[in-house]
This record gives sequence, structure tokens and C-alpha cells, in this order.
Amino acid sequence: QFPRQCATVEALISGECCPDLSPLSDPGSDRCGSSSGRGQCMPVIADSRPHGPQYMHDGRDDREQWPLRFFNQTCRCNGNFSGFNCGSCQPGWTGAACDQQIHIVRRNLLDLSAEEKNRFINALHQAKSTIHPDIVIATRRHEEIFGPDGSTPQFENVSIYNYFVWSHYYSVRKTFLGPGQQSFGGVDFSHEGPAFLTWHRYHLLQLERDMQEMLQDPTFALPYWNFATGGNTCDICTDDLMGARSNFDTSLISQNSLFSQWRVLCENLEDYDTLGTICNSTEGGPIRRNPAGNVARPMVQRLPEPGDVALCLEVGLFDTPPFYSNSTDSFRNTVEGYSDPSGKYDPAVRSLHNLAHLFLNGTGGQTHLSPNDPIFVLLHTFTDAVFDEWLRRHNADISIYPLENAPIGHNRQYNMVPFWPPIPNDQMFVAAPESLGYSYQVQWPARAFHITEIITIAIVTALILVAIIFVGTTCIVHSRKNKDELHQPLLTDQYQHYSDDYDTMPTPSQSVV
Ligand SMILES: O=C1C=c2cc(C(=O)O)[nH]c2=CC1=O
Repeated sequence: QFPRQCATVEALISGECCPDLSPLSDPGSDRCGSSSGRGQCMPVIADSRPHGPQYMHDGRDDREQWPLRFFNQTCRCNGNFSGFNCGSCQPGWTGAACDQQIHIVRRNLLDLSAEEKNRFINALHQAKSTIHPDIVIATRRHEEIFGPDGSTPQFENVSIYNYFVWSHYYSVRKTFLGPGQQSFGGVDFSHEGPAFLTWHRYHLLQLERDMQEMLQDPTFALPYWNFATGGNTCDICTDDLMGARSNFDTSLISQNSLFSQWRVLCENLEDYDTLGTICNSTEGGPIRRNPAGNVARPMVQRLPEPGDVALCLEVGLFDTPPFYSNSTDSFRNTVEGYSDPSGKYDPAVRSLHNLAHLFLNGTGGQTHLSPNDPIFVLLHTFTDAVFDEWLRRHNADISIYPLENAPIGHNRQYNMVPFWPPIPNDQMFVAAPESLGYSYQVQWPARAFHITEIITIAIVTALILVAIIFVGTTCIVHSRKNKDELHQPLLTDQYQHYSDDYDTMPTPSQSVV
């Protein structure tokens, strides 16, 4: 959310969050690395275009026009410089002067060598316990941000991985409307709208970059889980990867996996919603996971089919009005999983991304908790790979992304909540290999045919065959006849004469009596 340097009474009151790049300089003399030309402190640009009708509590939520409720000045970095103080580089660039291009490849987790798998699991485990070097999280709404005494800003340190969990929770939390009043749940800054894909793309990029810095390895790349296997087993739920099922409790992770030691953040949903508090960095119970185990909902006991991915890639429009979870013929709503894989909206359907979440049946299937299960990272890198493939196949341009009237948080120029420094959705609506320095190594499945298409193709094929047989038979008959005629030219001639005569002569039976 915010840089540690900005979690102070002074910064909050001034509305300025422009930390010095060099900690050794006189305070305020190197804001945003201005002394070396990296950036300057500038007013925040926040989207003020109208949002859709789903949210009707304007003025009541800190996330509106993010991040203006907290800060109105931020660092604007020059060239390839980036970050809260312009001390880091744009995605795809590295080096002290951010002038070296870098490209990383996100690969299928199952294709990594044993050593690469091990390195990835250990890196995640390290991120779970390493305090984020730059960012702190708010544990109270803006109204209560200065604490009970009015001078103790309510922020906490958080680990790198738990920041990833917390950001997702903060983006989906309900709007608190006051004590004794029901919180409003019809709001979601990262799902059920066009920003679903851009928001989750940035969420992953931020974790990947934080892990690269933690590991001091700019080539570290997140892998992906191709969840579209069509099966009823979780092929990455093994002890060398995301953890097998516990032998003692079917909804827990085996003790042979490091992930059985992980404890989850943001469990106390009822407290947050009734007291108006915010999830903090305190961890609770273990990760719960019971793949294919939801007996009450057989529909979510199987993963999406490979052909579902191929079908959704053919949906031609990025998003369609009302740009929500009931949009039909929308690629975004299809890959998110509220439409059937061919794009038709059906309230009973759960497909692709949503189906993969619900299949996990536990922590990973509940939106306020799901990133606590590290499978979330891999499920979303695959979803992002589908998004990138769609952008490539359809040669997509930003003009197809709605500028206004999308649900709150989802307009093209809305800054994604709760990221810092502010970054609007449109900056993630780009081809990753060319603009963000990463690509995916994926074998895209062939298109699966729908039953109605199979019947249509069978009927058309049968009609063509009948036509060919008919034309063929007619030709054979004609050519036989022609051949016969060619073989008896004189006879035919004679016969013709005779027959001509014959026609005019009475037959023996017609003989005049
Ligand atoms: O974590 C998530 C869990 C989800 C469950 C559904 C659903 O369709 O019911 N959708 C989800 C999205 C998530 O991000």
C-alpha cells in the first residue's frame, strides 16, 4: 500500500508521499531521486469519470478515486525509472541506470527441473517470512488512521508474501457504512469487471519484482499451473510442489510440505465487516484445501477442459456492457469464469479461472482469502498467459477498454487499488513480451468442438457425400451410355433410319385388318 516513509502524521496531513531516494541526503533534498534526474514530486492523477450503477455509496469508501483519500502528491519517474522513490526500474529494464533490457520466461511448473522446483518453493517460503523492505499496510480506515490518540498512524509491517495476500483482500473488502449497518458487498476493485485481468497482472508483477529483489536475482520468473487439464485431480498438489493432501485430515496439506506450516491472513471477515476494521498482519489457522472435494457442488469437482481455453481465446470482444459479471460475449467475463467457455453468459456456469478456484475447495476458493494458498500465484500466471495470448491473437488496442461506466475501480484510467505508486489499468493492457519484459512458454490446445457444431459438421458432411455420390452415379450412367453410342456408330445410323421409317409404319400389331 504505502511506503514506510509516508506512514507518518506529517506525510498524511500534507498529502505528499515523495520519499527521498538517497537516505543520506538532507531530508527532502532528493525527493523521487530528483538530484540525479530520476523523477519529481507531482500531483496524483485520479480517474473521475462515471462508474457503473453497481456502487451507489459514493463518498463512503477510502478506495474511491484511489489514492486521493490518503495522498495527492506522488513521485513521477522519468524514462525507465520507477518505484515509490524512482529507485527501481520499469518492468523489462535493469541495471543501476535502468538502461539494460531484460526478458524473463514464465514456464509450466511441471516442466521445471527438480532443482528449479525446489528453488521456487524455497523462494515462496522465504517471501512468507521476509518483512517487506518498503511497504507497510493500513490497519484502519482513513477516518481512524491516526489511532485512538490522534497521533499514532495505524500501519503495520507485513511480509512480502502476506502483502500479496493483503492487497487482494483490500481490493475485495466490503464498504463499511457505519456501526450497526450492514456493510455493502456489491463492490470489488479487482473482480467482475475489465480490471480483473489488468489488476491481477500487476499483482503478480509486483510479487515477482519483490521476490527478485529479495533473491537478488533479476531473472527470477514465476511459473504457471495449466489448470485446464479436464481432470478431477490437482497435478501440482504433490509434496515437491504445492503440497499433497494430508493423510490425517483430507482438507489439510501434508506435513512433508513447507506449506503445511503456512498460516493464513485476513480470516476475521466478520470483525472487519461489523467493526469497520481492516485485516492486519496477524496470521491465523492453516491453509485448507480439498481439491474436487465439494460433494454439494458436483459442477466444481472437475477442472476446466483444454478445449475451454481454446474456445475462450476466440471470443472477439474484450468486454461488453455492463462490463460486469453478467456480460455476455466478453472475453474477460469468459476467462474470469462467469460465462461458458464460448462466451455466452449463464448465471449457473462457473468456468476457467473461477472453476479452478472453486475446485480447490478451501482457502483458495474464497475471494477474501484465496492468495493465502500459494496455488493462487500459479493459477493467476496461467490466467495472465491466456490474457496475453488473447491480446496477441486479436492485435488488441487500448481503445477497446472502457473509459467509463465500468464498475467502480474498473475504468481504463482508474488507479488500481491499493497499489503504490498509483498505476492505472491501461498500463497493464499491453503485450507482455514487448512492454513488460516477460513471456510465457505455453503449448496452446486445439479448439474443442461444441456438440451443436459436431452435429452441424456431420449433417453438412453427409449432405456433401450424398451430393458426390449422386453426381458420380449420374456421370457414370451418362458415360456408359455415351460409350455404348460411340461403339455402334454405323448401326446406330442405320437404326436411326430404320426407326424413322419404322415410326411412320404401323407395327405388326397395328396392321390394318
Ligand atoms: O479467490 C477467488 C475465489 C472465487 C470464487 C468464485 C466464484 O465464482 O464463486 N470466484 C472467485 C474468484 C477468486 O478470486
